Amino acid sequence: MSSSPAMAIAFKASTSYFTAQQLCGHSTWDQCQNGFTHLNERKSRKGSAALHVRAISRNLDLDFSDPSWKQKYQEDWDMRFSLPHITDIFDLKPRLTSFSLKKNRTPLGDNDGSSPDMWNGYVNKDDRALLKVIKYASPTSAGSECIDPDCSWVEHWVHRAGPRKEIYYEPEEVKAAIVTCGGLCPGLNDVIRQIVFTLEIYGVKNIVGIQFGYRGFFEKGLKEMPLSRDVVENINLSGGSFLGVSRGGAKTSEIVDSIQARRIDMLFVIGGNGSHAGAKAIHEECRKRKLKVSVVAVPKTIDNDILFMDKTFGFDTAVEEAQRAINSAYIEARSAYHGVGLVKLMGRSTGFIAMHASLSSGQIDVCLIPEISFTLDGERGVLAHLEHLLKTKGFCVVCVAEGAGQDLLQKSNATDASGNVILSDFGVHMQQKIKKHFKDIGVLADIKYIDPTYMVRACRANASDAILCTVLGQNAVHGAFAGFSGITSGICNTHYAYLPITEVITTPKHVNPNSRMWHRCLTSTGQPDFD
Ligand SMILES: Nc1ncnc2c1ncn2[C@@H]1O[C@H](COP(=O)(O)OP(=O)(O)O)[C@@H](O)[C@H]1O
Ligand SMILES: O=P(O)(O)OC[C@H]1O[C@](O)(COP(=O)(O)O)[C@@H](O)[C@@H]1O
Ligand SMILES: [Mg+2]
Repeated sequence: MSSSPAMAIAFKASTSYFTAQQLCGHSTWDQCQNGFTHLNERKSRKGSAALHVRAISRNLDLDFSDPSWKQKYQEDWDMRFSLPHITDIFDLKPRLTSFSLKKNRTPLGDNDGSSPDMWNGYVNKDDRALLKVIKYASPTSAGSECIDPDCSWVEHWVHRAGPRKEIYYEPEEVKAAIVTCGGLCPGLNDVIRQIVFTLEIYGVKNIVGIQFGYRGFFEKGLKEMPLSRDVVENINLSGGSFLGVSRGGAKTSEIVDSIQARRIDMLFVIGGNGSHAGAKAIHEECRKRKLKVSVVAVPKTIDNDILFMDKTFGFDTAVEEAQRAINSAYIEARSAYHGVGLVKLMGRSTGFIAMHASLSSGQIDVCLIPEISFTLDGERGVLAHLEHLLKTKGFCVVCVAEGAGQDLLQKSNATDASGNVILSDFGVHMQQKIKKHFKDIGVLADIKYIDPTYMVRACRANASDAILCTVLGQNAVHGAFAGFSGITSGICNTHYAYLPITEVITTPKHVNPNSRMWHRCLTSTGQPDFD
């Protein structure tokens, strides 16, 4: 562990830290009228000058007739989105950063004798990005998210990501570890690569990869991999994870034992909702054990189901790959007599991939996602609509998300190693239902079913994902050096931000049936309501 004189660690005696637990995902008036969890102001306690109680959790009852409700809400928001920092538990003085893009430049200016120029390269700790920019006039406006019945304007600020002038670690003494968890996702290697590059620019010499997800922390025989620019230089040229991934193995205390034994100061967790929950647990256990460790996550998932993020890396690439499957289904269906193309796409609990692939391909007649219920049979069911499409245009193409229509199938209680429910196969069910339906009504139909499964994610990141990975990976390192822990690095409302993991994992993000994007999808497919 780093422990130079400048970085000498002194515990703040009996400092309490309470994390905010958001009771509902979106904190809107209609979705969350039952109250919010509130963190109140920093308080000083008598007799302990250095001590500050960072946050105390209690329910915030919003009374909209109280003229100060908005102020209370905003204070609550600011507290919830404040970033856990190592100075919450350690008395530490920062030092000037070692991150500079020009030789001989320091945060104070150039010291190489050349004419001093201003380099506005650092993010001020008080910089913020606005999470929401639309002022909805009414709760009935498309996609509205309102706090109160009048849909008042309330500002949701989050911390801007990027390099700070001051850092809380001595780069030469830092041991940094990177782990990739959960399912594969295009761009994992790009993130690993950028984390390594950026750490080296700070001056970190000891960088290791943990193999096969959290498992690598405790599974005997899985050695840590030394990483450097030379090692990771070209890993972005292929898909997958250079370090390997895995599900399961959420043994927080063993993981932290291992972090302690390996003397890791910074842990970068690249993963989805589950991995973030793991990262939060690790961060909290490190605090409990008074370890000076920064745990910083980078949101990864092709499903795009992480709260507050515009998108997660890998999503764009998965949509692009999914389009290929849709295009093949279209070609097959278009060329067959009464062709029905059917494509099943990944998306365990969300329909973002299906919705976006349907929108981008422009070839889909019916898109079915988990967030929108539908019936297959009956006059207003999907099958009757397919019948109509064969009659009117001669062929049709259907896109279903993996998690769609689960209420129409027999449930299983089986879960995968991470505890995710194993879904019943709606794609195959749909294929059988279509076949049977057209057979029953005596209409010829030629069904072509395509399930690209892992093909949408077992590939290299496209250009836009590669850029996103680059920025997120760099920002993760800046966040760790800035002393934050228990945070994630994302893109929110087109800006790069740091968010506390606690807030991000309250619930997975879902397609809002009242959003303009879903409405656009319906406009594009021309499908009716199936209820
Ligand atoms: N609630 C949780 N607390 C701690 N660790 C978790 C939790 N949920 C999942 N994990 C761990 O995070 C890792 C990845 O989770 P998983 O759900 O498979 O993928 P993802 O991170 O992509 O959602 C697994 O090793 C799993 O054991
Ligand atoms: O078969 P695997 O590897 O468990 O992955 C399947 C799952 O992975 C996903 O693509 C992404 O899930 P994660 O974000 O949890 O990794 C899901 O849509 C899909 O259900
Ligand atoms: Mg998951």
